[in-house]
Amino acid sequence: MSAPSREDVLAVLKTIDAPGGGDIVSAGLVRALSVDGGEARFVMEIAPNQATVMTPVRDAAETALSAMPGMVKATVLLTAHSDKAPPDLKPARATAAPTGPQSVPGVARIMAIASGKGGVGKSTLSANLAVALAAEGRRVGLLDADVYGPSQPRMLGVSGRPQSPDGKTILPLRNHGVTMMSMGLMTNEDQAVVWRGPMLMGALQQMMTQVQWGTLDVLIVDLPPGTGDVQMTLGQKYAVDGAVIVSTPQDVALIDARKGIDMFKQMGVPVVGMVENMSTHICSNCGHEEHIFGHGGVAKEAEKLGIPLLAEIPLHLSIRVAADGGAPVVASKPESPQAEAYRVLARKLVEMGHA
Ligand SMILES: Nc1ncnc2c1ncn2[C@@H]1O[C@H](COP(=O)(O)OP(=O)(O)OP(=O)(O)O)[C@@H](O)[C@H]1O
Repeated sequence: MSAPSREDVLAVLKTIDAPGGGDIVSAGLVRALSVDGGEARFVMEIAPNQATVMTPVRDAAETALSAMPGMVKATVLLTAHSDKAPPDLKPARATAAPTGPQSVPGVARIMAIASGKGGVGKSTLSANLAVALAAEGRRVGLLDADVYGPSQPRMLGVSGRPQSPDGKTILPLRNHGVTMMSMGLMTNEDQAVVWRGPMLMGALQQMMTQVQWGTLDVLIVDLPPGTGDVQMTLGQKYAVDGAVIVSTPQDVALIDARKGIDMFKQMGVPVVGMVENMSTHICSNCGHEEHIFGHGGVAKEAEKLGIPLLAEIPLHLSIRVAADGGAPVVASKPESPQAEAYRVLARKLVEMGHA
């Protein structure tokens, strides 16, 4: 069964009534719609006092999308906050306005994992890299800063709400040797949450400074795709030691990757290197290799830009299955060639002094 297209999804959303009249699409309530491989998600921006009236609309949209043939997962985020949103901590007030990018106490290095385009495998890479670095004996933190598609809890197999025993700091979660916190864990799937620009910035700052990261050799930040508020806040407010750009070999992903590289350069964040993901498809039955998205595109681009190509990660079923199952391939099949591809990257970053 083929996955629904963007047009199919929009057609279904047009059958959902908006409280003010018309349907939710024509009322302009559907924002940041992403439809990819049987997964659809979008954000509905509403005023905070509309949460009660909008929650059933959100539920109706999710139910209608979930009922579509070929739909695996439909997620709709509301942009109005709930009084019960846990744990609602006040951002710590600095006594003096910080000048220039800050470091995070106890954290030796901050490394951003970025991509120009969504769905290129950035979160899968972040999870596997984190586990691989832990296997190298590094103390690793992983911050999932992708609010519109938080995936690290699923990939690292953690669930439950992070606790805040003192109401000031947040206890992170831990699995596969990695200390992890996700902005997605601050929201409740059935509660509405505001994700406006300023709030995104506040949430990122909370994650950086109020989570008890402990002593870390490196904090990996899995960024949302593109060049938005979260990227800008991270680069401007925090001393980011380096950014790794993930791309697939296709032209379109590469064009977007270039934009990301330019953004980091403008913010003075060194781009440590590029990773080509889904480089070669290796058939899980016969081992036959095929270049589904072309091959060598990222290597060529990296050379042109004078940036190292750090790794070429194959497209392999076991990587996806492991990520979906809550134990990244580096943890579940550490001896496989797929895991080795990530481990080589981890060793390289340690050697380069970035992790
Ligand atoms: N090398 C790979 N081989 C096979 N499947 C992969 C590989 N890398 C990623 N995937 C799969 O591709 C899908 C998208 O990956 P992922 O969620 O990591 O991308 P992303 O760039 O973080 O996306 P987004 O920015 O939209 O969150 C997932 O289902 C993941 O399991």
